[in-house]
Amino acid sequence: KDSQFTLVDFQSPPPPPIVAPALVGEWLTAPRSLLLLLLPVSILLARYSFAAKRARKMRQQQDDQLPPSPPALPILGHLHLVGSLPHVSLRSLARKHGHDLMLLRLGAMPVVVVSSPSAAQAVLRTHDLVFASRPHSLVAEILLYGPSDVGFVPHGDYWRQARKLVTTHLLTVKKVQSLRHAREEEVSTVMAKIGEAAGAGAAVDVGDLLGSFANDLACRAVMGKSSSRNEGRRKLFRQLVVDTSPLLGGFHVEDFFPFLARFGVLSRLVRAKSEILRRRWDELLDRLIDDHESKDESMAAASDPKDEDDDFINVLLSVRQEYGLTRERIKAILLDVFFGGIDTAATVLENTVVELMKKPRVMKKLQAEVRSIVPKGQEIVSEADLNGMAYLRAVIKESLRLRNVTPLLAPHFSMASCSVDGVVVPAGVRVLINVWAIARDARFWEDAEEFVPERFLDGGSAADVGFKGNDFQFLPFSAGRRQCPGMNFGMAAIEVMLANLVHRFEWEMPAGKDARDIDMSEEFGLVMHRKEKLLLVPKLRV
Ligand code: HEM
Repeated sequence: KDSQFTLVDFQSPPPPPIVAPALVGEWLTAPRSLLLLLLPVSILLARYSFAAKRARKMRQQQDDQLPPSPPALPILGHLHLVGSLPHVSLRSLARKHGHDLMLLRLGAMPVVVVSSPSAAQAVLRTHDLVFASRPHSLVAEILLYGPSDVGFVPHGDYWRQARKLVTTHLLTVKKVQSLRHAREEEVSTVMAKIGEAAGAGAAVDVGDLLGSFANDLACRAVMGKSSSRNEGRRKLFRQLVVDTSPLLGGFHVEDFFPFLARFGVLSRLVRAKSEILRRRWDELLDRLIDDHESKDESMAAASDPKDEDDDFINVLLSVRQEYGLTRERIKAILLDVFFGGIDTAATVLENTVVELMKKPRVMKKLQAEVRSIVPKGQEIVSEADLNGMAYLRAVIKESLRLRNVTPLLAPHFSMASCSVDGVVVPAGVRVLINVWAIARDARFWEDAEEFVPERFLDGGSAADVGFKGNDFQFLPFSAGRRQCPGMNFGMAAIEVMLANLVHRFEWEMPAGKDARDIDMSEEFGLVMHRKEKLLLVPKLRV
């Protein structure tokens, strides 16, 4: 009988039972024939329930291998647990549930959150390739032509080529050095403005000054000195960056609930906004590229990309054949400089000034170092003077640690399922690395929530910790394939500007205000921003 059962299959009717001929008549009597009819149905049911049980078991086994998850709600998943400062809520969740690697469901979107140096190392170093992609973004698709830039484009041949182009032609150490005079000139412009305010006893909007400085520097690098002299044009670029960043850095409801995309209302809105912005960018960038092309075709053709005095547009035009660059690709790569290089550097500087205002001891020590190294009578600190300024570097590192401006990096995306720290991260999920939480974790830092630059000096508890991507407790520029290629560019601007700010001026709070009252509330975006303006009164050093 058993062997009959195993021979039955779902496609064909069950074979007749093997019975003695004398019994056939009895089999055909009513109750027995009913039993005969029920037999294949029960076999089917038995097989179905066996298959379902097996599938359930396999699903359970897969679930057991997934990273742990806090309890979730139907439909929303964990979305209600993520507040307006996602890095802060994600740290609380990770702490509460004790998960350095956790899987969340934000609506329909699976997200893996990494909150320890070892898990960050696994994602950014050990399995770098698996996690080197980016999730799709409708805004980036429209604003960045596909996208065809470096920062938002998913991993693949195009990204490899574009990244190679950027790291070997635009953001090289040599290129950064060649922009030294540009930096010193732009610093002098800012110092002159601050000097005027000091003369008039007026307050300055520090964030605005630093934002203009970073913007003007980016304009100089991209379009050269003569094209960037036009103040109206520089202001237009600045306004465009300010208008575009919230859209590019924001989460959109349809990312979490893809079924809403079917109605298309929200995506039509986002699309319309992005297209308006893209047209504004197009107008500016096309005109600049046209100017560069028409200046001297023959010169552009002969231009050597290794000529470090060339601006980025000239360099890109000179390698367009070699890299198969279309006009759109050139524009997308230039846009990365504006979106990646301005807000980041300006906000790091502003945050550092805030910390210095709140810690007069640190401000005084930094001023003493800078003033002892810069020769008497020299108004502007040059880059050559920076060499001996160990405390300046420690202050900047501490600011990058405590006040990380890109707390979750840019989202990574898993291209295959991958085993990390004994669990399996499935393919096709976003991976957020909470470098802000890691850099403030008392398991890895002494006085983790305090601003103590001395930790990075010789003999300090973090003397050997650097930001270049080898120390996974400190990743302001990330690590691995997607690490920030603008690190040297950004740091050069930050160092020389900060040294100058503290060299020539004393800084005071406006009348009636105390540094302890500086409002530290922040807004989440592509780059974190303080909500309130930082108004300070400069006094010329006596
Ligand atoms: C202090 C200044 C800066 C900070 C803190 C910073 C930080 C970062 C971070 C955290 C990432 C994401 C890495 C990841 O997802 O793993 C990134 C990527 C990037 N940054 Fe920066 N950045 C700075 C300055 C710059 C500058 C000056 C430029 C260009 C001129 C730049 C261009 C880029 C680009 C193109 C990417 C994308 C790389 C890729 O996806 O392959 N950054 N940056």
